[in-house]
Amino acid sequence: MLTWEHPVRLASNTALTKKLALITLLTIVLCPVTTVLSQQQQEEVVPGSDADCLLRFKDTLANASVISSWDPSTAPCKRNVADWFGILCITGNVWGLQLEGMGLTGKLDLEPLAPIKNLRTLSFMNNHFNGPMPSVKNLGSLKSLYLSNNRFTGEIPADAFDGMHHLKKLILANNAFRGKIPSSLASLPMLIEVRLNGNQFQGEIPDFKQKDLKLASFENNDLEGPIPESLRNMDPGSFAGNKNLCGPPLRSCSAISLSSPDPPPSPTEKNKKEPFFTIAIVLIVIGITLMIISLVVCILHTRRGKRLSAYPSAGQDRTEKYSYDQSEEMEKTSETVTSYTSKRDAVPEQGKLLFLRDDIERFDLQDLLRASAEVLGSGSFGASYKAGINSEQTMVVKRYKHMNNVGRDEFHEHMSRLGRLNHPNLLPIVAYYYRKEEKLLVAEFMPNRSLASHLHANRSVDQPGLDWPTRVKIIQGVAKGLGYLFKELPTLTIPHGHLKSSNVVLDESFEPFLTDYALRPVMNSEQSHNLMISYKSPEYSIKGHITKKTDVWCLGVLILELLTGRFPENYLRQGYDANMSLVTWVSDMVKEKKTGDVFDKEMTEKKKCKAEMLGLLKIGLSCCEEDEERRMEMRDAVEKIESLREGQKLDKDASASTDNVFASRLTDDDDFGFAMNR
Ligand SMILES: Nc1ncnc2c1ncn2[C@@H]1O[C@H](COP(=O)(O)OP(=O)(O)OP(=O)(O)O)[C@@H](O)[C@H]1O
Repeated sequence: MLTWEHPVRLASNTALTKKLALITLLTIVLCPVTTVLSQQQQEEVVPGSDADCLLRFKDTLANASVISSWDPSTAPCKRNVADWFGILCITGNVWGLQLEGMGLTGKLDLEPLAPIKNLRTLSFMNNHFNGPMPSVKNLGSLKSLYLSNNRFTGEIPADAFDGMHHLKKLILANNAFRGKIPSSLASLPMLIEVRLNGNQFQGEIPDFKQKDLKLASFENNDLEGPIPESLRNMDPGSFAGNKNLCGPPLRSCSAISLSSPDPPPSPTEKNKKEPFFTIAIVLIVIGITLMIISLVVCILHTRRGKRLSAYPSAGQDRTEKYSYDQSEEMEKTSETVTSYTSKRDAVPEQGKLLFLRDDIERFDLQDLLRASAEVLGSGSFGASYKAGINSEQTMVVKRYKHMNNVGRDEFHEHMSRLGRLNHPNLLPIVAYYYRKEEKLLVAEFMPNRSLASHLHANRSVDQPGLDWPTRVKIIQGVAKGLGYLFKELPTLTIPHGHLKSSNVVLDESFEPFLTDYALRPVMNSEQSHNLMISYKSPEYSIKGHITKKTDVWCLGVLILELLTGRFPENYLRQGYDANMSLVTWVSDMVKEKKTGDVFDKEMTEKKKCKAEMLGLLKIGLSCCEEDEERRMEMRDAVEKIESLREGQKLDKDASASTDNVFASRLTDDDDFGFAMNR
């Protein structure tokens, strides 16, 4: 038997040697043919087209082979769907590139992309690019640029961002840039977020003039001098790790010059000054300690009396969570908890529970460990536990496997991004815990558990199934939550990514909340391919890609599940099997004019709602078009689902509807007869 330990025997195996020789020969013979072919194909690309620009950009990459799907014989975008990996498309045009965490190396040259006129966003985060900051001045329509977590070095010219009138977000964090912060940045008219943390920028921070600048991170650089007045309202954490920065919100500049080591004192002067400094420092330390102790005592006292409001109910505004509260900042110094809200996103210490919300009473890891716990279930990504912290706080802690590939900073950054989301139908992540090998996400426990439990499991024989009005309310909430995710996270390839009925949880009044959303960027890609529901879609099984329309597919399946009460068997297997698909069963039933048999027998209060039920069934099937081109857009689906409220109006004209949006698996509208057999 051949083993790796016996290379000599391997070489002497004549049959194998012949095979290897044959392969080598075939490679030598075929290579020129494929090269000629690809040259011919390349010649078909229209010079100056988006495809041409992208291919020229690809040629500049040191390890271009990692983007093998950029095939000159196909177009990068088919309408809104990208055929090339990492390309973001809108109305058939390229509007962004998202090549993150792909091990790309060498220098980054963005010049070839300059002619792409709709280019709005570029993300090359988490690669190994090195060399200087690429020139971006010619990308005038760019709105966001993400270059964080690479190995860029050197100074950035002062005028590097001149003329970038549309740039809103610039993320250069965690590279090795040095020299002055380019002054052109400070006058970009639209800038709302700039992250320069984790570099070696020197000198003073320029005076950022933008009124709308919401987030600026300068921590962990070599910056010095006074913080410009325009940035004084920022969180102190944004300036941490720069020894010589001073002025509000940090200590005053006079304090710095007091403790400044130069000019070096003469030995006699030094002897005179030493006792004075020692006493002064001791007094300052005692003063600060007393202040901290009294503030902490004060905070704990007020908090104990304060009744917890876990999080606002549907519709209630949650924006106050971002207001900066000094007492919270003091609490941060306690060993037990750390805040990590949008205004406080210096990378926190490891091993603590990090809170993303300020409107929740704090607890720590020990509280979670001590709490009475119940296993809620063990999903594909790990187990979830219900933990009763006290009589008013019941949390769900999900312990995630398969999240070990992203770096610490990247994980924190993504969590803070999720912490900024705020919608009545998204279950907020309250806190999280990061260790390299372990991630915990904490959310509030929802008393009515999941939609899946109501449709498939949780019911005793005499308990009625969910009635129709409740099902409508649930799907409308789900649609609104998805619409919000699509709006807020446009750069994610797939904003939810794991939509299924166990990831829709219900509060006391059956208001739905989406969970496990937008986690794809921090999941290990290998496991997400195997476990996330989006990867069980036809486009992934057939073409090997997922897009925003994949979330639409998942919404469609969820709608059919809600209407039929049937569990989508396909979820239990890898990939997509049309024969096992709930979608195929429903569309076959409709075509056979047995539509009435499709609806869940356990559904109550459905008699007067024929039109709404049919309307939703149509939307569901339109979301489940195998062909993404014909599949409904998310915004259309959301709009149509919201309009289900006008149920009785729809009732009249449902069967007469010939709306094009429903170009679906149904051959014609007559197939859609509603023959209620019961
Ligand atoms: N905040 C919550 N409130 C109430 N029940 C919850 C909450 N979060 C999760 N659950 C329920 O706990 C169970 C286990 O959830 P978990 O997220 O671990 O697995 P899953 O959703 O079944 O699968 P996956 O890991 O693929 O997401 C599910 O039935 C889920 O609906």
